[in-house]
Amino acid sequence: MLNKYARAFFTRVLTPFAAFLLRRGVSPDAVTLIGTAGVVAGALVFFPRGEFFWGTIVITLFVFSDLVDGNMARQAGISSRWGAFLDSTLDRVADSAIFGGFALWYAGRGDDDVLCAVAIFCLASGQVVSYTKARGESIGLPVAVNGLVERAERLVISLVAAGLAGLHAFGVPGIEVLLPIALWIVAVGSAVTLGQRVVTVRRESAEADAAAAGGGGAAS
Ligand SMILES: CCCCCCCC/C=C\CCCCCCCC(=O)OC[C@H](COP(=O)(O)O[C@@H]1[C@H](O)[C@H](OP(=O)(O)O)[C@@H](O)[C@H](O)[C@H]1O)OC(=O)CCCCCCC/C=C\CCCCCCCC
Ligand SMILES: Nc1ccn([C@@H]2O[C@H](COP(=O)(O)O)[C@@H](O)[C@H]2O)c(=O)n1
Ligand SMILES: [Mg+2]
Ligand SMILES: [Mg+2]
Repeated sequence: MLNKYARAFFTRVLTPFAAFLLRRGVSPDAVTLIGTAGVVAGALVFFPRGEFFWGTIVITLFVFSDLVDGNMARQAGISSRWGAFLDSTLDRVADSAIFGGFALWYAGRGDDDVLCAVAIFCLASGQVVSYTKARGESIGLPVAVNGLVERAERLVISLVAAGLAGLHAFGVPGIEVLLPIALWIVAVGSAVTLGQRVVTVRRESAEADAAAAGGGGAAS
């Protein structure tokens, strides 16, 4: 949903910045790499220590690089298969660090086995949700569904909650409960999204196999 409705807005807002970076000789790949490094550092330095406010601030500063790199590549007319691969692969790295950071907190001083397991579930299910699309597309299917909770939703729900939960350290009472709520929402939403994508791939592959059989050839 965010990908559909918010992307156009952020493209408009970030285009001048992307053009500025291009003029300074910065490459889209450099933005992809530096953005991912910043997200990973923010997540793994701050979250395991329970410093959710500062972790979220650092991650937010870097995570928008994922919208800038593609914008730069398109403006410069240098979108490439390599860039698409690098972008998607490093998305998986960044997501692992964010949900891994939450899991490390709950495994340590956060001291909550259930929430540690929920965070690990968010990490794993997010990766599998993305994999369903990548694998479906690699076998020639359109995978014409995004589902309830895509990557942008996973990030916005968990980071907004983490940022607000971090205000607990500044004396705001009761607000830390937002992070567990967000993790449960992302976990359930990711499971639903996984189901939506698997059902779609199942239907599309049956249709493609039937079309291939009708045309006298078998699909591999
Ligand atoms: C006192 C307050 C404290 C709190 C302060 C901080 C609050 C700020 C909190 C959060 C900000 C979060 C921002 C998150 C931005 C996410 C941007 C992003 O990375 O989007 C990426 C996404 C997808 O891009 P791609 O096409 O490159 O990626 C594909 C995708 O990953 C596929 O995954 P799948 O969906 O299948 O699982 C992969 O399959 C594929 O491989 C991969 O290529 O881009 C978009 O979706 C575009 C839309 C982005 C919309 C961002 C909206 C941000 C909105 C609000 C944030 C501000 C909220 C402020 C709240 C303040 C609270 C007090
Ligand atoms: N280093 C990069 C990063 C991205 N691309 C191209 O942009 C597409 C992704 O666009 P986003 O707005 O989602 O970032 C990607 O599929 C590539 O075509 C690139 O070329 N180099
Ligand atoms: Mg990107
Ligand atoms: Mg990306």
